[in-house]
Amino acid sequence: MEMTQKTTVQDGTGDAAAPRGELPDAQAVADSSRPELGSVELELAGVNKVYQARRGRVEALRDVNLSIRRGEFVSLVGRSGCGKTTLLRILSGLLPPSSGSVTANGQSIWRGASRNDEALKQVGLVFQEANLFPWFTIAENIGLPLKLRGVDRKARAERAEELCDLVGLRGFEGAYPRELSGGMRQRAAIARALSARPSILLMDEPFGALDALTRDKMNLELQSIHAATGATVVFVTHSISEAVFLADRVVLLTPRPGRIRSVTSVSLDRPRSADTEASAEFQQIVRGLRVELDEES
Ligand SMILES: Nc1ncnc2c1ncn2[C@@H]1O[C@H](COP(=O)(O)OP(=O)(O)OP(=O)(O)O)[C@@H](O)[C@H]1O
Repeated sequence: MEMTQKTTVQDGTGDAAAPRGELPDAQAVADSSRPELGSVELELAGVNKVYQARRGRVEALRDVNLSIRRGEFVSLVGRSGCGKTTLLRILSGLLPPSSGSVTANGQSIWRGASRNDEALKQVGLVFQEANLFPWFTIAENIGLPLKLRGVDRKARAERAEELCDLVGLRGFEGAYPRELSGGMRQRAAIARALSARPSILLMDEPFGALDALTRDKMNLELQSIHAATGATVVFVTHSISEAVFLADRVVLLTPRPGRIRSVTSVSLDRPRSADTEASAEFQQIVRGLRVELDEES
């Protein structure tokens, strides 16, 4: 059985995805635990980023090209400072690229240095810190994006309840962030990111501040959330094993300037479990990526 399909990128234009049919309905996705991938949802073409810092010009990204399909889970890994966060910030409308195009469902996220808020309605964000408002309850925090869109209180409360169920926070709707553990706060942050039903979820080291056991649990839960929502996920992490465990493809960036060095398809069966991590196939993929990372240092 072929476990991985690797594209090593010589010229920065690699993309290992192949069409795998249309996105099924949400129930079918939840039942299969293995979303079928749809048409291209996110596309980066010739993306460059240069920071004009006080100490001079910093070339963070060079000629990044990547197509991500609807429902796909893509992990982004690479050495510290290789540009992972920069890439995620460009995708999330927080930072304009210096050149190149970024589209979500065919709509440009950036028009020059101007952000296209319409295109970004499809995008939810989760960072390493949960950044919940301490004076709002968990349900109010989760409903905040809906409040900003003018959704009424009752509908917000219903959606918050639904999402608390999804992320394992049932019964904590009325709690305040200080009453929750770090893992629970991160679940609330994921629920908040999902509240307006974005089709794309961008996650920057969401479990980086959690202890190892909680992190493993959150990875299992994120896998279920991904299956249940059918969302397209881009997930930045320092952990190769976390990246492989979650992903359909792992994108490895070179050290600065960040270019795509390789794209590794991970076709391990889903749902994945602790047994998956113990398997020879899993360990072989992780080892291969570690070797590549070492070659980069
Ligand atoms: N605002 C900025 N001004 C100047 N340089 C920056 C700025 N932000 C990031 N950089 C530089 O760009 C490069 C990429 O940074 P980035 O934070 O994207 O890397 P990263 O891969 O996410 O790093 P880490 O894994 O340590 O979080 C780094 O060399 C960093 O110093």
